[in-house]
Amino acid sequence: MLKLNDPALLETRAYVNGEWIETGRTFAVFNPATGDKIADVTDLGVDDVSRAIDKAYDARASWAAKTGKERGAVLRKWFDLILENADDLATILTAEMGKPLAEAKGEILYGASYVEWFAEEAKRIYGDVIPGHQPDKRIVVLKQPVGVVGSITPWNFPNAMIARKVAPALAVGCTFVARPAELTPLSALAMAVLGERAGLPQGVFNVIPSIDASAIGKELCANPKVAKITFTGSTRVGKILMEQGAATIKKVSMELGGNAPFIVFDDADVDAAVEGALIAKYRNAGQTCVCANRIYVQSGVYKEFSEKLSKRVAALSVGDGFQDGVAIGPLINEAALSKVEAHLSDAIAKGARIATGGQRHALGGTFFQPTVVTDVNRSMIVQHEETFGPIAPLFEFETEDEAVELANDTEFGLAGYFYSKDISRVWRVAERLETGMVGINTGLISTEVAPFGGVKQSGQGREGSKYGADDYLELKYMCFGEIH
Ligand SMILES: NC(=O)c1ccc[n+]([C@@H]2O[C@H](COP(=O)([O-])OP(=O)(O)OC[C@H]3O[C@@H](n4cnc5c(N)ncnc54)[C@H](O)[C@@H]3O)[C@@H](O)[C@H]2O)c1
Ligand SMILES: O=C[C@H](O)CS(=O)(=O)O
Repeated sequence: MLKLNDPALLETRAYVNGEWIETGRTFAVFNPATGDKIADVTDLGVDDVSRAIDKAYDARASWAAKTGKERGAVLRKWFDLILENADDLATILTAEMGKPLAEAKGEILYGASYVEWFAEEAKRIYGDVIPGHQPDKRIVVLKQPVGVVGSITPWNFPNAMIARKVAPALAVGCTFVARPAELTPLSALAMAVLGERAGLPQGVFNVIPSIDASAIGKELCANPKVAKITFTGSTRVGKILMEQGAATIKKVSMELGGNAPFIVFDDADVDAAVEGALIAKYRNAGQTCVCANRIYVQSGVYKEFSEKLSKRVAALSVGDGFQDGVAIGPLINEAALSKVEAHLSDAIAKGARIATGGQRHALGGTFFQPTVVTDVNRSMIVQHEETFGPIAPLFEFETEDEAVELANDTEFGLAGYFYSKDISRVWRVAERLETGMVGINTGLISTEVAPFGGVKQSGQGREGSKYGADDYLELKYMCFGEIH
């Protein structure tokens, strides 16, 4: 049993229309570090979800009719409660997802930062007054909430990926139906417990745990009462949802797969680049969408960088996320582990060499040694596919043009990173990288104040920042005639 200050935060029922409901059907949630069952969570079916959508639809008008200041005040209270209960939320998150407790706490604070940010933005959803095109015309542009938002999120950030969506949606007056990943529903349900305490009116925020992702996704995409689908997950599933939503012209926000290049130029601060690579590659055991998936190192510093990185990686501690000092937790499941092994064996078969790691960890289960691989080339799978594990493949390059061409040789375009002290090179490379986000001399770029999102097949839309509310708003143009 989890040791919580407030055991009520370990909620296993669904949250619909301000009520905690059970269906008599459940699915189990397991701790990936131990394999132990944490809880049995209520499983909602399509009919249950359709009812949740109805309740969210019914709640739209009254929630949108509140002032931005009123909605912001409720979000601010939610933010305060999340902070007050951050330790418990982090414990729940580590238990169901496996990341080290310190990272889980960081995620809770990161997710909360979006609630705080949009509690403030709620008061600033400004429209426009446009000079009339004729003497008697006056033109006004309103920004209005799109309506009911259906949300589907992944297991790797089970708190922050919902917070990054629900905060702007509620801030502008939308209502929200959240389907968390079946592997990690408890964090979402704990958010609902606190949202209820914060005063979110019934029907405004609904959490619909379910084991049948496909069936629930189809309902969210097909139901005409749902105005928008906001999704974070793989590009594969994002394409399915976009296709399914087309029948009702669903608005979509897509935060999809990544394949981030991490480039180290000869003029880089190599020690700083090693530190940046450690966080960009091994955060969440490499299970983040913005993880460095490919590391390109210019020939002049290749040996120094690979030796220094390998030494640091070999010292990373692997274990249960609840253990002090653990840096690398378990992968989420056996399928994730198999993918890591497949990428690694492909690289080795094509000539790559293991500098450190390369094996399943002695702890067994889904623990894997943090790994550095050298002599990697573009024929290997890691060039084109997202590994989503603690593997750092090092490619050597000669010229800037070669590095940029390699970096852009992917269907993905979420994040990219590079280290250089040459300001002209910084601008050249940053402008040429085909990504939505670029880290320059840093390996950690995610913040609520900046627009998070990708290009190419990494998605559409942006989350966070002054741009983040736009995805949940419609423009209405009003033309006033006969003004004399
Ligand atoms: N761009 C971002 O912000 C971001 C953030 C986190 C993760 N990701 C990406 O997500 C992937 C890892 O997460 P994942 O394995 O959970 O991804 P996934 O796409 O397999 O699953 C994401 C969510 O979609 C659900 N789902 C699966 N199939 C579905 C279907 N047919 N219809 C409706 N829902 C369905 C899953 O149950 C889960 O809740 C990686 O590709 C990663 O890059 C992107
Ligand atoms: O993996 C998905 C998250 O978006 C990563 S981050 O915490 O936002 O960097």
